[in-house]
Amino acid sequence: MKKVLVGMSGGVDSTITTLLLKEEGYEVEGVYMKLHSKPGYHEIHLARAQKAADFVGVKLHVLDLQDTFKEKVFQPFIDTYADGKTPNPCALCNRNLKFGAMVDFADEIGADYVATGHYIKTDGEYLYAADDDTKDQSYFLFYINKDILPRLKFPLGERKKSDIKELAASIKGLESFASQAESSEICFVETTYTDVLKNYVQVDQPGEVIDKDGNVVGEHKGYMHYTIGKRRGFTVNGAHEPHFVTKIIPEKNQIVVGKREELACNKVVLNNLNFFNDEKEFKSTVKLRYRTKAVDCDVKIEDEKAYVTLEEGVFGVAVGQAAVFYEGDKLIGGGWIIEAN
Ligand SMILES: Nc1ncnc2c1ncn2[C@@H]1O[C@H](COP(=O)(O)OP(=O)(O)OP(=O)(O)O)[C@@H](O)[C@H]1O
Repeated sequence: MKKVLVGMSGGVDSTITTLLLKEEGYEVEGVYMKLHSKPGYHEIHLARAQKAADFVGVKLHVLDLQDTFKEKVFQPFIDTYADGKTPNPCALCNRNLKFGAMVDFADEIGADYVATGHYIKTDGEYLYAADDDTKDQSYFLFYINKDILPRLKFPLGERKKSDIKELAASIKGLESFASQAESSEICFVETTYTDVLKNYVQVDQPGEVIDKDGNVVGEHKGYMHYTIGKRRGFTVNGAHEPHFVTKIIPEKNQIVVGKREELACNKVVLNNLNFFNDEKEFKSTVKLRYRTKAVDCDVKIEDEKAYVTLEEGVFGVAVGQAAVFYEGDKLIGGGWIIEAN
């Protein structure tokens, strides 16, 4: 019998994932990973994961990965904002923890497969966007190691979140999983990202708002409060039209603002590439942030960087974010934005 290790977070998705795999006839074990160090969090979520494991009848392992998480995900999150850029902690967590450390643990216990409740599909060679496009998480998995694709299982990729909740609600003993609040977008951010940053760096430090020619036009609350495309929380003297953040200059604690048309980005450069194929020059579509539609582009890969020309201007493109390429619903790879013009 083939063995599957399921990442069990105590949420409805991974609980139903575990149940489905067990029903399919696999030998199933679960693992709860302690990732971030938010006080009180693990007591609640581990108890839920244990309840789910007991209900389905699987063994639950607990892995304490807080140090790895801090080094590979949390510290880069702080450093990226301090650097005036916009981080993507989930993509780093997926590579290093959920599809890194968890796969290592699967090897230790002799599991053939690794499964999670992510909304995404795979054929063992590529990843594909989920059928439920309101829940699709493929954008956040672009950076996982290609070698492990044949060992991944995502039982929810062809299902709808609403069906998963309904299923849980209909099973006596799992009803409470259906009514749990949905987890926030970034698991360790409860309110706003600046509330997290404030414990580590000085976020509130008023500075100058400048226009593209360097003229001081207003005041802001501290550059880390802003991401590219933001249009509130700073002053622009005498402005009649909305102004948007177009650039962040951390070393001078300045933000540059401009009108909407100044925000349009037509070219991006990426590094730290992760592609599932070997093409070096191609046409594709690209998502430059989560929950946006993929736009047509031309891509050229040279010296381990990708040079991307967008066929239409895209607004709100931030250095530090991920650019993820798709052919239809097939994810072909991606990289990290180091320049956006
Ligand atoms: N702390 C954890 N330990 C083990 N696996 C985890 C953990 N956090 C997330 N996972 C796995 O990654 C999947 C996607 O995580 P995400 O944080 O997006 O969860 P979610 O959509 O809230 O899902 P769930 O309802 O299962 O919590 C989960 O379904 C689970 O399989």
